[in-house]
Amino acid sequence: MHRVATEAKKKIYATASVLGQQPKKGWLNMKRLSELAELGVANKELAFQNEEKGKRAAELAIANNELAFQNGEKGKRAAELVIANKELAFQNEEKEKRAAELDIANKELAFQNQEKEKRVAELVTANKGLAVHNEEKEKRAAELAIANKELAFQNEEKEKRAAELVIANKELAFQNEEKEKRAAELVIANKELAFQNQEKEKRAAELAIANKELAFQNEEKEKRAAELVIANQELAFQNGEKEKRVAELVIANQELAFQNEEKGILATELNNLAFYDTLTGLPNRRLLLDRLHHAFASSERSGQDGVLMFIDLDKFKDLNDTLGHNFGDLLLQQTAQRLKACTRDSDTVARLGGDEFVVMLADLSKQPIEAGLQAKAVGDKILAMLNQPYLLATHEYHSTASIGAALFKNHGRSAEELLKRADIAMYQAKKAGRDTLRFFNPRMQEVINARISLEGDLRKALEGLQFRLYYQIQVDSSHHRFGVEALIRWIHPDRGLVNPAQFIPLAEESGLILPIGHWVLETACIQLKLWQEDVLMRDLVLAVNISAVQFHQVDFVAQVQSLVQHHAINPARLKLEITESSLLKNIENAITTMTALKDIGVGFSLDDFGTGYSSLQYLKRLPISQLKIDQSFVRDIVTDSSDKAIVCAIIAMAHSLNLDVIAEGVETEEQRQFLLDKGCSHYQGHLFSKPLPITEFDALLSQVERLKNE
Ligand SMILES: Nc1nc2c(ncn2[C@@H]2O[C@@H]3COP(=O)(O)O[C@H]4[C@@H](O)[C@H](n5cnc6c(=O)[nH]c(N)nc65)O[C@@H]4COP(=O)(O)O[C@H]3[C@H]2O)c(=O)[nH]1
Repeated sequence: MHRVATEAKKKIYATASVLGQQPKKGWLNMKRLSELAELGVANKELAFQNEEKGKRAAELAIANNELAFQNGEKGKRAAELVIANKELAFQNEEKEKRAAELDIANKELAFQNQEKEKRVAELVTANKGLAVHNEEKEKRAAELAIANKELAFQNEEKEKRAAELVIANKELAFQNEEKEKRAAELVIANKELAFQNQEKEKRAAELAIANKELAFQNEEKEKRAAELVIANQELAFQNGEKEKRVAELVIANQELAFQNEEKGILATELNNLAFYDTLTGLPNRRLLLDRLHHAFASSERSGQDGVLMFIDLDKFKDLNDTLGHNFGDLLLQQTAQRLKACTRDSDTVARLGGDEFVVMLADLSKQPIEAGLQAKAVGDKILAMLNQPYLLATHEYHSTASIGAALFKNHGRSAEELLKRADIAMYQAKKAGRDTLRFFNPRMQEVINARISLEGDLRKALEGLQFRLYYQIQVDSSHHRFGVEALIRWIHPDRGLVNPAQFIPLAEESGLILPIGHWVLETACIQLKLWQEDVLMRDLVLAVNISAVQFHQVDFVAQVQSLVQHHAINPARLKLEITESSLLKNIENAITTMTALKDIGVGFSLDDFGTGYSSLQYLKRLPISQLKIDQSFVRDIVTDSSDKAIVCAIIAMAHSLNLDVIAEGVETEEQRQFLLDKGCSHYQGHLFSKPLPITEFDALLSQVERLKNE
């Protein structure tokens, strides 16, 4: 019991200490004590248990937290898995759908394959049939190909032959023409010879009669001399008186001989009186008419024109009336001398009488306008010469003249008629104010006036910077531009744009083509230099037209060489266009010039090809690289069979000589196609572009380049 009490006491104290209190009175009530002790112990145990529980609870809380965290993670993962599952489920669904679709597609394919196989089988059967058929066709095609080749070969041969025939025909035609010309010339020459022979025969007959007469007279004289000698001898023998008589007779004979000589001189004088003017010594009207007949015959033979100029001194009557006839005669004599000084020995200066003179010039040009200009040049010279002051004895005198001119051709071949025409024209010159020349043909007068005025303007054009170069593109069969032709234009201040056809011939006749041609070459070189520095343009070849007179200058090669060097251009980009006719003027000289220029790299094109003789003989000797088909053949190429034949012949000729061939004046697609079909693949013409001033030309090329690059 005690121990229990103690134990209880201990518990109380322990409890009190646990409670932090002093054991209170009464606590020691034993029962109470033991209960308390038990309670204390129980409390302690509880407390201990509670502590344990607290620890455990804390541990559990930590474990819970961990679990909660792990649960959270699991939850997240579960959520992710749910999403992944959903995705998988969706993908599976899609795959199934796709599988179903594939299944359907497969079925369809299988069906189609089945169909195809059926079709293949059918085709195989059909092919077998076709193969047999094709084999037949191939055999036939091979046979046809051989036949075609043969036909093509035959056609080619035929074309070659046709081309050769065209050339041969041309040559034959030329030869025939020449023969006909020669025959005509021979006929005329024969006629003249016959006429001359007839004249000679007449003259011979006359001479024979005259000789016979002289012989007869001589015979008579000789007879008479013989008789005289006998008589003399007889007389001498008879007496000295007779010797005197002989002497007298000798003198008489001498006198007869002298009289005969006098007669000869008289005959010459009579002849002079018949054909020459006594005052001036010039041929008179009779001799002039005779010479005119001869000149007509010769003009008909050669085709060259001639002119008759009727010259009348202005106010000659006034001189005669005021100073008298002697002064008039002096003026006429000096006029005659001046006219002779203005003309050549082969020309005729005649005096018809009074103050009327005539100058006849033969061997003028075959071209009427050119002949007119030549006549005008001599006429002007005469007017200027007769306009100089005269010294008549001690008087200085001033005179002028009026001239009327009539050209030989188309006047009807009558000398009197031609004289009349020249006379009429002379009155027109008087009416026009004297000291001038007028042509009988008013049209000729107009043409010559216009030419003279144009020539005057042309002289000023170079200084006035009135010339321009226009440029025309040249293309190949794929429309690719490879070259350009430079073409001159004259921008006249009043006439506007003048085309070269209107002024180049005049420039050639007047010699102005030399400075103009040099300007063209130099401008072309400057342009080439500019293009050389431009990537788009540097491959262009520039063709320049060269006139015959320009080409045949002795220093032409040096001129071109100096321009090429001075402007530092690539000579291979410069091409000179020369016409056949200008080369034929002096073929040997042409070959030398062209070879020298080719050696420095300059190229050549033969312009207007087909319009000349187109002879293979000279063609193969020329160092040219290109033939240019003249536009006159291209114009009607689609419809005109002879143009077609000529063009084909030119193309064949170019190919056989290994030359490029270009057609100019191509205006339609049909013309281009025809040329292409015949083997000509280079063209120039309005179908592609007209000749343009440089700014427009550059713009055109840039536009083409832009379009190409788009
Ligand atoms: N109807 C037609 N004509 C076309 C066509 N395509 C080009 N043309 C023209 O044909 C002529 C070709 O020049 P060409 O035969 O050398 O003939 C040239 C040439 O001989 C000469 N010429 C031109 N420029 C010069 C030059 O600078 N110097 C020399 N010496 N002669 C020149 O004058 C001639 C005429 O020149 P252009 O009047 O410019 O006439 C040029 C040109 O404008 C087309 O499709 N249809």
